[in-house]
Amino acid sequence: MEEKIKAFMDEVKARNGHEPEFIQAVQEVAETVIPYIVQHDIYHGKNILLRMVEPERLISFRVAWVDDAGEIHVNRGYRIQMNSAIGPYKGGLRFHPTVNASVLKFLAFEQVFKNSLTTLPMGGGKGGSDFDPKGKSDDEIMRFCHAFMTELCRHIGPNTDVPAGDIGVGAREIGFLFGMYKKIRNEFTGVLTGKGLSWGGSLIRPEATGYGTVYFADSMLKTKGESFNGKKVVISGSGNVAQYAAEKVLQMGGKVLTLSDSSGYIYDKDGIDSDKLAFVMDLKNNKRGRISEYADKYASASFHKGETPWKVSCDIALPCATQNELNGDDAAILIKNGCIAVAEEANMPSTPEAVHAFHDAKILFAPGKASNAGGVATSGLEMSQNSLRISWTREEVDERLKGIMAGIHDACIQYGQEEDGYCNYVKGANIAGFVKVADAMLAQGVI
Ligand SMILES: NC(=O)C1=CN([C@@H]2O[C@H](COP(=O)(O)OP(=O)(O)OC[C@H]3O[C@@H](n4cnc5c(N)ncnc54)[C@H](O)[C@@H]3O)[C@@H](O)[C@H]2O)C=CC1
Ligand SMILES: O=C(O)CCC(=O)C(=O)O
Repeated sequence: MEEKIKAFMDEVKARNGHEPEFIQAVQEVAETVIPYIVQHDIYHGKNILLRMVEPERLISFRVAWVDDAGEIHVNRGYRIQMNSAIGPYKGGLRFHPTVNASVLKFLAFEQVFKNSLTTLPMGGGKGGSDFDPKGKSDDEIMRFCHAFMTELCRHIGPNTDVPAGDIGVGAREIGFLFGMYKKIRNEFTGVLTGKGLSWGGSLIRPEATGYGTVYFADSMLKTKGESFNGKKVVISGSGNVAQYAAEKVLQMGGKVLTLSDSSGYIYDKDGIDSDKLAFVMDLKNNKRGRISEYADKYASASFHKGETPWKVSCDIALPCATQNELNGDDAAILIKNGCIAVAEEANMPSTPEAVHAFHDAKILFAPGKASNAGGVATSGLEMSQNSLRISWTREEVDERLKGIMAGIHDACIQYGQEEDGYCNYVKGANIAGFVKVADAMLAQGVI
């Protein structure tokens, strides 16, 4: 088996050797899916996985825009259309200086499996730009989004490719992107998700990724007779996903101890309650300030410059910031401090060493493609509402989200339960996600 996996990875590396994040994401899938392929005749001789690692289309384009001082800037825009076997390409846009083809290809690849797990008809894609929104005025953000969409609009559409937000792309950016799409194409359609409520957005979409992961983690905890009630929870990040994860943890009776951003983390020994969380939401979403300002405001908190929060003793860890933010050493500290569950809210936040450490210690570990699928699932529900030209209530969307997360948890157990009863959620998510896409590809022939 190891030789088969190595031969496959050698081929992937030969073509994508300069893309470390993409190789990392593919390696994890290969290790769990190739043994499954070997056991199932229908996939033999079809090179399904090799076809799945090659994007159907990789679009790269120039984005030229003018800042407030009249200076002209050039950024690179991308859209990776990874796989459309089960539906239109679907996945977020990331605006961050670290964006490149490797990062977006890993995200698009993960998205294919994640979207399949939701059971909704969505293929996988991802896009974005190396544009840095930090420190830009609202007008500069608007001009950049408009410039970005003047090219992207040729490649997307409600039945072709439906982007949404990710790091650096929230409600404000989706508004500017949607406005330019509508103007150029002269059509009002559900071409983006995460829209404002008065122009086609869905209730619960802003909350969905954060809430969904906490629902998933709760299902994992229940398998051990545990719950969030009274548990100490460490969260990284302080953006959209982190904020609503914290909100749901509080609703479930947990105590949130930390939040972070790229400058460091804050630790509040008394816990971040709902009033303090409202302060963070205003700080990050409106004032666009730094998380260190939390420690200036609350005496119970300390700020730890340039550090990540994993050394803070906790029962549950929710990495909500970015890829590879939790390494093998961090995992060892979490395990030593008695952490019983890690649920990824970010995409691929744990390094392979960290994932192995969690598995070796047999603690509950949820990979992002399963546990953070609530965001894109609710985007799928937004697409359905747009097509039907109706709006479901908050309760209706939340119930559907809960049902989808429970279904993903069941699918992980179905494919990931090992002989000793331990559930390897990575294996479960990869195989369950693969089967649906692979079967559709088989049915559609070699294209
Ligand atoms: N927004 C969504 O619906 C979904 C987001 N995700 C993932 O969740 C993660 C967070 O995304 P959002 O909250 O939407 O973005 P956001 O832009 O609202 O927040 C990103 C957060 O990560 C922090 N961050 C970024 N780079 C960092 C670094 N190098 N070190 C420490 N902190 C860093 C930022 O300070 C910020 O707090 C990403 O990995 C994203 O791919 C996953 C599924 C859906
Ligand atoms: O809602 C969407 O389409 C984007 C979600 C996303 O980018 C993700 O799941 O990582």
